[in-house]
Amino acid sequence: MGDGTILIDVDGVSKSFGDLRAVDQVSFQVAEGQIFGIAGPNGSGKSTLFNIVTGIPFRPDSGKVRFAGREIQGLRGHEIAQAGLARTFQRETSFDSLSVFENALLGVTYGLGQRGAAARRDAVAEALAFTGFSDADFDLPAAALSVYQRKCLMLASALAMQPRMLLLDEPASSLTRPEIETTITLIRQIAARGVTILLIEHVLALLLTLSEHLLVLNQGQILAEGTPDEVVKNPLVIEAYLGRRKQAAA
Ligand SMILES: Nc1ncnc2c1ncn2[C@@H]1O[C@H](COP(=O)(O)OP(=O)(O)OP(=O)(O)O)[C@@H](O)[C@H]1O
Repeated sequence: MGDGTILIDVDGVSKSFGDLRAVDQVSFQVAEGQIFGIAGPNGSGKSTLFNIVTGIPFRPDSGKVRFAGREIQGLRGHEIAQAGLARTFQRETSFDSLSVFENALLGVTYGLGQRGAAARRDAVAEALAFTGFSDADFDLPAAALSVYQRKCLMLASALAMQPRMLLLDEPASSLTRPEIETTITLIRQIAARGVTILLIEHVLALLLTLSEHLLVLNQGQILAEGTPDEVVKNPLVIEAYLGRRKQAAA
């Protein structure tokens, strides 16, 4: 945990698709070094919130995002990455015909800007090793990877950008229980390096285990916020999650 300095200040951001307000006036702040979780039922706006914070693939319609004191909501995706904010995606994104190393190198080219070729390659090798790839894996085509390894590759690509803040979109989806345990350990190790983490996850066990602070979205708006203990006891949260499940079971 850092010293409480605010690293990102999301201030009243909104994004609509036609008549649908996918993210509606959402505000929150994340302190440097914190692991901050975002929960919410399907379609509540979690990924859209990530998209507008990172500028990938779109910006907010309104609202401000200040990162390390600088307004970034008008910047393009690569400029935001170069400011120190990297992300992973819900679906595994890799180019099947490229090798593991080449895939991660592409991300670094996007996120490390003018850094020299040798520094980029070093950053990629270090990030791949950190996420569990051996040197022998570097030349494998991404097509040969398992779902878990693809997630590790996406994580390595983001880490190789040497971000100050990492946004993880459902890092545990489609993983087995042992793989989820390894992912939890990895995320803790990343945080221990001083990287601030913003985490979206459906696997509540992971979210509750890792998050120091939790925000719950529902229909694009903040439903609840607090420590994981406080949030899981909140009747509005129980209704939003379990109410739907009860309806589905009926
Ligand atoms: N590019 C888009 N065009 C149109 N509608 C979109 C687009 N992206 C998201 N939406 C809609 O915005 C709402 C919020 O979606 P979003 O993917 O942000 O939710 P989520 O909380 O991440 O959901 P999930 O947990 O299922 O991933 C949904 O109703 C979704 O259908």
